[in-house]
Amino acid sequence: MIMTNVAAMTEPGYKVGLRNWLQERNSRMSASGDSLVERNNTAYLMAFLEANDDLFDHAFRASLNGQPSGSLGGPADSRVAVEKAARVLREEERRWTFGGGVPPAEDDRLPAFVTVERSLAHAPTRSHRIAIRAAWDTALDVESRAVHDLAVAVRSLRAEASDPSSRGIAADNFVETFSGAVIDATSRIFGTYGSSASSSLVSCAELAMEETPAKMMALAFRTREPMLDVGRVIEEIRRRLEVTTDSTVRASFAGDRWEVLFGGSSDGKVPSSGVVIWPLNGRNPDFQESARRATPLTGPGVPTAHVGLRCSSRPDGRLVMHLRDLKATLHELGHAMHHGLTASREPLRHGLESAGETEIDLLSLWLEWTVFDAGWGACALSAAGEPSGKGLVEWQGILRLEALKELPLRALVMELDREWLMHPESDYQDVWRQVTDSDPAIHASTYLEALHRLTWPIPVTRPGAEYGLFWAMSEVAGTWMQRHGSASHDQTPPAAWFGRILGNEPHQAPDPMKLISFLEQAVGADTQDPLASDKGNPMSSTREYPSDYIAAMLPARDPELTSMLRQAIVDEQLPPIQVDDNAAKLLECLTLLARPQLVIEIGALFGYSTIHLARGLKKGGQLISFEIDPRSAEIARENVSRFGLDDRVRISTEDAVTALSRMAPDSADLIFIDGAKTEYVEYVKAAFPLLRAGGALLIDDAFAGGSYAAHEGGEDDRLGESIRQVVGALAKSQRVTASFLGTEHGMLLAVKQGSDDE
Ligand SMILES: C[S@@+](CC[C@H](N)C(=O)[O-])C[C@H]1O[C@@H](n2cnc3c(N)ncnc32)[C@H](O)[C@@H]1O
Repeated sequence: MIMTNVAAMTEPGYKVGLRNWLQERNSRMSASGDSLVERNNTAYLMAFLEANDDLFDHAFRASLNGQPSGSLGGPADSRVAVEKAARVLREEERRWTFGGGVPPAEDDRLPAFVTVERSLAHAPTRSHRIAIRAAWDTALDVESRAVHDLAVAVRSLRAEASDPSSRGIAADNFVETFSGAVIDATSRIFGTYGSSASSSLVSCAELAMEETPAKMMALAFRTREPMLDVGRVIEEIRRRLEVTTDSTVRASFAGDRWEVLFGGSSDGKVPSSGVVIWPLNGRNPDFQESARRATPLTGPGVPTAHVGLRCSSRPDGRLVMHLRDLKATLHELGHAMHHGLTASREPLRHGLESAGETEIDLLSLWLEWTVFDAGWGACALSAAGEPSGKGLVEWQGILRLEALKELPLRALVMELDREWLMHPESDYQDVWRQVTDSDPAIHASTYLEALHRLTWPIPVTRPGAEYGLFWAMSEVAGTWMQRHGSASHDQTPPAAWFGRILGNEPHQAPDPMKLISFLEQAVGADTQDPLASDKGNPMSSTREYPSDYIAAMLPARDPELTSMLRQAIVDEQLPPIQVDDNAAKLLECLTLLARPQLVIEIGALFGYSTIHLARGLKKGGQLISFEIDPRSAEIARENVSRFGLDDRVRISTEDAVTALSRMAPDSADLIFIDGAKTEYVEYVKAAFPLLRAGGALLIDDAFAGGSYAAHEGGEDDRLGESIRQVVGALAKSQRVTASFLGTEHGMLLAVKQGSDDE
C-alpha cells in the first residue's frame, strides 16, 4: 500500500489542522502501542479519521486554522472553513484510499465508504461512477452538515469558555446551542422519512453524531440541569412506558423507594409485575439488604426486580441524580423490566399466548431500547426506510404483536450485530440464531440478513458511517422504485431491494458489481462505452485548480497591494474581478521577459493588472490601458501613481475598440485583453492588426468557466460561450502560435507569426 506522507505535504490552513490532528492522534496511539502510521495502512488511517468522532473537533480546529490572519473569524468564516475542511477530507479520502491503486486486504474491517470506493474502482463506465458518487455524496453531505453544525456549536462554547466572566453560562449555552444544532441536523436528515417523534430524533442524533448520551438524555428530558430531580425522571419513565406498552403503569414513592408497577387486571389495580427503584444514597447504603426487605412490597405473587439508583438528597428533601448516571440507570431499568415481564408473562396480556422465551426476550429488549434509550427502535425503523409518515405513534399501534416480527428485529440487528454477534462467545448468539432460523415472518429474516451483510464490514465505533450509506441507498432505492412504478415502500419491502443489491451470500460485504448495477438502474444511467470521452461542458474536469497550494507557495502579497485592494473593493465597492495574485505575477513575468516597448491593456478596472504589467516594463516601455468606466479609471490612475508608475502608464477612458481602430498597425508588442467578455470578438479583431510580428495577444478568462459571468449580470453560460468561440478560433488560427497558460481562470497566449527580421 502506498503511504501518503501526510507530514511532508505543504499545507495551508485546514491541511495544517489535519496534519496536526493526525500527528497528535498518532502520538497518542503510539503510546498505546497502536500507531496508525506504523500500521502503514492508509485506508485504515482514513477510515479511522472518518470513523472517529474527533472529526468534529478536527473540523472545528480546521476552521480556526483556516482563518486568514487578521480576519474577524466570525461564524461565517468558520462555516466556510469547516465546509472546506469537509470537502477536502472527502477528496483526501478518495485519493488516499485508492491513490495507490491497491485495494486494502479483504479481511480488513473496512467501513462502508471503502466498499463504495472499491465499487468506484471497478466501475466500468462514467455513468456507473456518477451513480455511485451520487449515492456516496448524499451520505457525505449528511455528514458534513452535521460536522458544520457541531463545529459552530463547539466554537461558541470554546469562545465563551475562554472568557472567565461567562464561564458559568458556557455549559448551559452549549447544551442549548448544541441541542438546536442537533435537532436541526437530525430533522433535516430524517425529514425524508417523516418521523416527527422527538425521542427518535434524539436517538438519531446520537447515532449520527455519537455525542455523549448524557447530552442526548438531557435533550430527551428537555433539561439543561446537570442534576435531575429523580421524581421527575421516574414520572417521565412511567409516562413513556404507558404510552409505548399500552399497559397501566403506576409509579409511586413509598417512603424510601419508588415502585413502578405494571397493571395486570383490566383496571390496572392489580399489578402484574413491578420494579422497585432504590436510591443509593446515605439513607440506603446497603442496597442488597434493602432489596431483600422490600421484596413483598409490590404485593404477593408479583414478580419484582430491583434497581439501585445513585443519587443524593437536597436540603429540601428532594432526591437528585446526576445527568451522566441517567443512561446507565435506564439501562439497568431495562434489565429490570425484562426480568419482571418474563417472570409475569406480561406479554400474555398483549395476545402473545404462544410467545416463547425468544419473543419475551425480544419484547423486553425492545422496551429497553425504545423506552429507556429514547427511541432506538424508531430510529432503526426510520433508517430502514419505512413508509414515510409511519411515525412513532403509528408503529406503536402494531407493537403489541407485530412488533415482535417487525420492530425488535430491526432494532435488534443494530445492537446485536455490532455489540454482541461479533463476539462468538456472546450469549446473544443464541438469540440471534433463534431469530433468524425460526422467524416465519417472511421478509424479516431476509431483511436481517441483508442488513447484517450491509453493516458487516463496518467497525462498531461509528454508527454514523453505516447509516450514511444506508440512507443514501434508501434514497436511491426509493427513486428506483418510483421510476419502476412501485407505488410505495409497502409493496416493495426493504428486504426486496436489499436482496437486489446484496445477493444471497451471507455475512459478506455488498458485491461491488451488484451495487453498481443496482445504482445504475436507480439513476437510470445509460450504458456507455467506457472509452468514450465525457460529453457536455468542455470545461468539466474532476481535477480542482490547486489554488491553495499556489497561494501557500507564493510569497505573501505586498501589504501595499492588499491595502489598495481593500480600498477599491471594500471602500469603493468596485467588483472583485481583478486577476488573481498568481496571474498578476504572470503578467509581470511576461513584460519582464518580452521587454515590450508598447503594451496595450483592455479593461483596467482599478489597475491591479495594470500595475503588474507596468512593473515588468523596462526603461522607455509604455502601457496604454483602456478603462471605459470613468470612476474605475480614476481609481486606477490614483493606484498607478501610488506605485510610482505614472511615467510609463496612461489610463484612457475611451472605448477600447474605437481607440484601437485609430492606432498605428504593427506597433504593439503585447496586448492584454480583459474587458467585457461579450466584446472579445471585437477586441481581437481590432487588436490583431496592431500587433507587430512576434508580438502577443494575451486573453484572460480563457478557460471560460469563471464566476465573472455573474458579475457581468449573466446567469447563464452566454459569456463563457462567447469566450470559447474567440479563444477556439484564435488558438486554431494559422497566424498565431498559441498556448493556454494555467492560471485559475486561464489565459491564452497567442504569438503573431513571422518576425521583425522578415
Ligand atoms: C475584468 S475587469 C478588468 C480587470 C483588470 N484587468 C484586472 O485584472 O485588474 C473588466 C473591465 O473592463 C472594462 N471595460 C468593459 N468594456 C470596455 C471597453 N469597451 N473599453 C474599455 N474598458 C472596458 C470594464 O469597465 C471593467 O472595469
